[in-house]
Amino acid sequence: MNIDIKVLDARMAGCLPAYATPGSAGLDLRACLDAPLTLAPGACELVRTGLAIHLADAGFAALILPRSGLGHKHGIVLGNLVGLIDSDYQGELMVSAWNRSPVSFTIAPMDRLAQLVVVPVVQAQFTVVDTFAPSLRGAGGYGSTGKD
Ligand SMILES: O=c1ccn([C@H]2C[C@H](O)[C@@H](COP(=O)(O)OP(=O)(O)OP(=O)(O)O)O2)c(=O)[nH]1
Ligand SMILES: [Mg+2]
Repeated sequence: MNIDIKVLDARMAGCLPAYATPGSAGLDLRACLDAPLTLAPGACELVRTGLAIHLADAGFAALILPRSGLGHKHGIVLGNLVGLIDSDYQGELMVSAWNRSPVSFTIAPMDRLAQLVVVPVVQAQFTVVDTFAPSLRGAGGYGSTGKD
């Protein structure tokens, strides 16, 4: 699919999001910073990406996810855990960078900080009912199918 993208910071023009391999699901988002940003343990900062996208079609959304290496090795994940980009959002893509580790971490300008995944979405409509059609599970949850 084609997505309209705006370059809000000229430095991003040469490094637009791109799939790293033919099988990649995620597009890396870079930290559009003027200077290195040090996140103290537990700190969370909203980081610009210098980019805006307009998905335009309500049948799609984009998710901002952590990069696995940064998250696992350095504890740099997302303050909102997952960022959800609505199809009608036209503002700058922002990354909530959270240092969940006990050690400070410095993000350098243009570092790849998070990744964007475009996903299909179904917008549901609701029908109010008094009873549901029977299902095998019914209201059973939270381990109701057993431990193994
Ligand atoms: O990590 C994120 C999460 C969201 N957004 C943008 C796109 C999204 O469409 C908009 C609103 O996000 P969301 O609906 O999750 O936040 P909200 O707190 O419900 O705000 P709103 O009242 O604007 O919907 O903010 C980002 O840039 N980065
Ligand atoms: Mg919202």
